[in-house]
Amino acid sequence: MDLLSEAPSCDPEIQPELLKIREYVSPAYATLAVPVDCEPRLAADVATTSSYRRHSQDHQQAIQWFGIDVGGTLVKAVYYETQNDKTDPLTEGEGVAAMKKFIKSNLKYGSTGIRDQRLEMHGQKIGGYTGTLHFIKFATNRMCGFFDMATNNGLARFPKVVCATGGGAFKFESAFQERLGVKLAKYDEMQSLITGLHYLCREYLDECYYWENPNSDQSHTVPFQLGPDPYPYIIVNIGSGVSILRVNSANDFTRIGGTSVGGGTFTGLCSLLAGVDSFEAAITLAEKGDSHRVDKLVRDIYGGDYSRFGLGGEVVASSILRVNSATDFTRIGGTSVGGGTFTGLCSLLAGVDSFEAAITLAEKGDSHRVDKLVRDIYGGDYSRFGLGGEVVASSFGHMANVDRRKSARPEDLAKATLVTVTNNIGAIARMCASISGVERVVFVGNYLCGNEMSMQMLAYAMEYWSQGQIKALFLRHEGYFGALGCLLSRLNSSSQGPD
Ligand SMILES: Nc1ncnc2c1ncn2[C@@H]1O[C@H](COP(=O)(O)OP(=O)(O)OP(=O)(O)O)[C@@H](O)[C@H]1O
Ligand SMILES: CC(C)(CO)[C@@H](O)C(=O)NCCC(=O)O
Repeated sequence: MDLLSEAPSCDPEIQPELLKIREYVSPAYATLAVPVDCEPRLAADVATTSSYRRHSQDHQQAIQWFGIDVGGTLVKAVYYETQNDKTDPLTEGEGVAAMKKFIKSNLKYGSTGIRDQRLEMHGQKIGGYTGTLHFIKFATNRMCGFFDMATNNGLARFPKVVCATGGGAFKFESAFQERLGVKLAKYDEMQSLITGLHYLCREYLDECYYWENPNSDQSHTVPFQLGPDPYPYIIVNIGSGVSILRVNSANDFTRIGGTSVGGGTFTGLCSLLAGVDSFEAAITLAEKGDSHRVDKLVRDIYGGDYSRFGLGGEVVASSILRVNSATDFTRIGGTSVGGGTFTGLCSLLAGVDSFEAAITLAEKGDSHRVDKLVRDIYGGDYSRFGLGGEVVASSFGHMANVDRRKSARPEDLAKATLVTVTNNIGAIARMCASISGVERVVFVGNYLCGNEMSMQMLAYAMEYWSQGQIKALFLRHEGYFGALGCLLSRLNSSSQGPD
């Protein structure tokens, strides 16, 4: 039976169906990460010492065999199959047996679930146990199917507490409780990511690698040992959206940036533009494609390279300059997702044929029908890193879903395209500003012409992400500075001839 695909999507407002579960207590496994709801600062309901203790106990009781990361697109589950089953009274009972049998007798679960057998790790010693780590994933929009499957297979009788991370640990918390009688011991997703990464890099010799001769016929991977002291380093976590972390030590890290143009954007846009219905289909199709037929390259604009800034064959859409004086400036960054991307995508998606028409259409649209917000993943804010529920987590992230796709109107697509492009520029501008230690960011270019939506978004984003430190500035002559500048140079120069 196609259990995980029975329900197309699952919101936490599910029929309460509290199941009787076996009383169950297990030693703490999760000493590796700090449970988020044990931090009084982070959760309103752990304000008192007694409730803090209650939550700590929940974590003590958390099942040692499961870690689940309920992301915006995919649920990732790690199952630790211990070898000590016979001597450990905690692992006995029909719930455990049913769970083990179900997991191990399948490589596929429903239409989206798989067990990644190639990643299995044997002989892992964790918390006094030895066992095998199994890796499983399925689509987050099959959560309803998962609850049904757990119920139908007797898994709901076990366990009492499960370790969980990702936005879905918050969003689906009450559904876990009501459907399965399972309490979630919640852990911060970034801390869990770092903890898991360090464990795997230590335990699995081939975990970390790099590409030698990328983009050539001789390309191949080479193992790389991160070593015991890799700090500081940066993690770019490309999920539905993208988070960028600076890791100073195992427990000291900051989220230095992120962008809503991520994996969800890729699948969402491909679904809309090329009619595919999965990430794999999108990748397979992309492998056969030639993006030069779609993207505008530097050479399409320059007829060759823009050598002064080392720009070869990429698309130029926007540049970010650090201006030290009228004649001293460096190009510190840029992105190919710019004004041209907005018009190009709107033409493809919404059938408009000009920038103005795209803006007019976008003004009437509602991008929330298209983009996946933080609250769509978390059910609210992700407060630890100041990500409010209204922040876009994954541009076009809803568009991988067929029903959402059908209900998105052209104006919504236009608005979402505008938000995507603007968010991406804002995220990169902010990072460039903080890297180079400047507080004033001047936005220019005709993408902003008559485009108050983008200007306001940029202004808000700069202020929001920098806690008021970075100021977004705009100019009335939006796109005319270059033309005026070269004229002035000519008029002011002694020689009147062009270079
Ligand atoms: N089988 C798959 N089904 C759907 N998406 C996939 C699949 N395999 C890879 N992807 C890609 O991976 C992305 C999800 O990655 P990941 O599981 O790391 O993120 P997430 O945890 O769901 O999202 P977030 O961290 O933003 O909440 C998808 O948006 C898609 O681009
Ligand atoms: C919201 C999360 C953290 C959920 O994992 C992720 O999707 C993300 O980092 N999105 C990008 C948000 C931004 O920085 O614009």
